[in-house]
Amino acid sequence: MASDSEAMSRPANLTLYSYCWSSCAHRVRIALNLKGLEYEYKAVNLSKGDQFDPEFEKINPLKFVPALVDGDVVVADSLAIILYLEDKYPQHPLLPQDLKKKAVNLQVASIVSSSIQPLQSFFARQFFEKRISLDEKLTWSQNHVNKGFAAIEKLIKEIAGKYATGDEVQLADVFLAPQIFAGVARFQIDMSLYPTLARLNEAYAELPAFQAALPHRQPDAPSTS
Ligand SMILES: N[C@@H](CCC(=O)N[C@@H](CS)C(=O)NCC(=O)O)C(=O)O
Repeated sequence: MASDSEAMSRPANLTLYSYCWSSCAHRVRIALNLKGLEYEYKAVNLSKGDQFDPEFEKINPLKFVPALVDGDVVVADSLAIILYLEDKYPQHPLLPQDLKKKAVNLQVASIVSSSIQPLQSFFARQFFEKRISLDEKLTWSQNHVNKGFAAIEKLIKEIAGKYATGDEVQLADVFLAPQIFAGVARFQIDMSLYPTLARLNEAYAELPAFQAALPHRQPDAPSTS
């Protein structure tokens, strides 16, 4: 049987189940790019209901993207996937040694994935579809995104450097970039209310790992022609 270090030195055999517009999959795409890991992209079209396909359900019983297959390891949920990648592929570490900074990184990731995204998710918006008006739906999403962004702005404004918790791109950045993208593109969030986050967003736009993870750069993005 191969030891963990032998397994780590082999080229990765990764498949990512993703949807171009999914902010949760977007986080994993950034992490994979930062770690320089190539992967096969398998599109799960959420608007067509591909997540309910029994074959996909075998990969993720919760019927959500993202899910990652790495050889015989199958992991779903963006935070679990990224922490798995962090252990297995330590290049470009996403969690700092400094415990205070590490805690802030985990807190930001958790705020985005537990206290913002689920409340403005595809699933929540579909549930509201015929129950409340379009304006009410937008206000609901905006309230939750604004609440989360206001908290994160306060949490990081004193410790931010070029990126959220210093001058290295870390876990907080991997979670923030897709949420800010969705906040602006889908929910018309006024980023001038959050000067630190707005500045970080400009810094992310310069990074190839972040650029390549953008929704319109994915194989399942609608063609613009
Ligand atoms: N906590 C999960 C949430 C996953 C999630 O909500 N995925 C959404 C796309 S961002 C999804 O697949 N929705 C499908 C549906 O609502 O039917 C994660 O971070 O991966």
